[in-house]
Amino acid sequence: MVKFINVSKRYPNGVLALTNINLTIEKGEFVFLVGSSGAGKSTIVKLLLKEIDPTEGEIIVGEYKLTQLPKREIPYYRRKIGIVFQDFRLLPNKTVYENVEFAMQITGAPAKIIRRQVPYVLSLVGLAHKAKCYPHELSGGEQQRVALARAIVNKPSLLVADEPTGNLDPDTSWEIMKLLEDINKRGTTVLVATHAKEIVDSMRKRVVAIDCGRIVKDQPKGVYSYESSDNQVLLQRRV
Ligand SMILES: Nc1ncnc2c1ncn2[C@@H]1O[C@H](COP(=O)(O)OP(=O)(O)OP(=O)(O)O)[C@@H](O)[C@H]1O
Repeated sequence: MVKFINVSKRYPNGVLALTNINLTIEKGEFVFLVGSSGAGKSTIVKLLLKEIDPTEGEIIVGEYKLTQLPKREIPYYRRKIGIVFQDFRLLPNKTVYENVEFAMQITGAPAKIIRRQVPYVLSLVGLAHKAKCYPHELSGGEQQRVALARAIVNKPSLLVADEPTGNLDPDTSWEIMKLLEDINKRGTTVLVATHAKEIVDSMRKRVVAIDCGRIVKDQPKGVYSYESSDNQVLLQRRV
């Protein structure tokens, strides 16, 4: 599903954000990407969205070789993956229903399918009753649930979430992570970049840890912290 092969990224200002990343995520997996601030998580997400290109190496997502993807095909590629950000990024002048509907309309989906699919995904995230509300009338957790509904409405095979609980309190964070788990159980591959240590520790999913742009741990049913060669190091130490 996702393959990073010997990927390095140096930003134009000279910062080496990633060094020789090799990572394979199989179809249907749920993966937490953890690491302290500046470790390189968002750089991995931006590479996946093809917002930036690697300096070296190759990235493959499904049938797409991102490094060889022509510019004109990028919008079509992005519509095939679901994405959720820390700051929700909803359209403020559209209702909950319209935010989700719009994501389908831009793919050219038929109106009949849209009328069926939008209420369905809103009910999946528990927000059918808020369909007519505007984003400013919702709590942060509700706004993130709308963002999740929008991310999955086109049935992406990959969902990428960059700090999806960064603006939420612990209980709401749990709700969002459980929804991501539900979405994964329905067959979507899920990659979550996060600092939410307690949730990562108790969900026991695959954990890929990066530190200073390198993968330092890749553990099935893992936890947030990792063992360095000499002692126990907690990744959140520099957060
Ligand atoms: N556009 C940019 N130009 C130059 N350097 C950048 C740019 N974006 C990120 N960096 C640098 O690349 C490194 C990795 O940053 P990245 O944003 O990927 O970290 P992160 O793990 O997502 O951090 P956080 O948890 O704080 O979001 C850092 O040293 C950062 O300063």
